[in-house]
Amino acid sequence: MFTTKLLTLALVVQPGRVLLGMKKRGFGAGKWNGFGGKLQRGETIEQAAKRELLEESGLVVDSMEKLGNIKFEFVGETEILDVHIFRVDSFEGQPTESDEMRPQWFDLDKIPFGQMWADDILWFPMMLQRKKFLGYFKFQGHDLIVEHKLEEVKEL
Ligand SMILES: NNC(=O)c1cnc2ccc(F)cc2c1N
Repeated sequence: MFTTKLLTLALVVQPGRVLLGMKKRGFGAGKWNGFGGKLQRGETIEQAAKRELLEESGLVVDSMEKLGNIKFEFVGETEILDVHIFRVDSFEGQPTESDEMRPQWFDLDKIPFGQMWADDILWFPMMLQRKKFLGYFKFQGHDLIVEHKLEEVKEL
């Protein structure tokens, strides 16, 4: 019996570069991540994505598009993480370190995939080309993908 947890993930993209955050503590600490988290009561997924980006990076979203949905399973755990992925192309503010995240811009040819979740290298190219995608990844621990599916779709 699996339960599902809705989560958001936002990637901020400017011409030639993407903003990532070094997770300083908790789940995924030590990896460069996008910005996101759980929904609060009564929030839409979009509202949560915008709130989490503001909380974790200091940026206010001007425009954002939903590009992906990936379900993550971890071997031995009964909770599926249902992650809704957004690309943010325009925003207000300056990236600011929070107690959770240290933001940093990366040129697109220098994305630190070796210090990121192992699925990123597979779907980042779709996100950067504004292609819509659906995925499923089964992890053993936090670094080994034992099974996955990833497909481009016309509609999410
Ligand atoms: N930029 N990518 C992420 O932030 C990311 C990617 N994959 C994940 C897989 C499982 C998980 F629990 C979190 C992530 C995640 N934050």
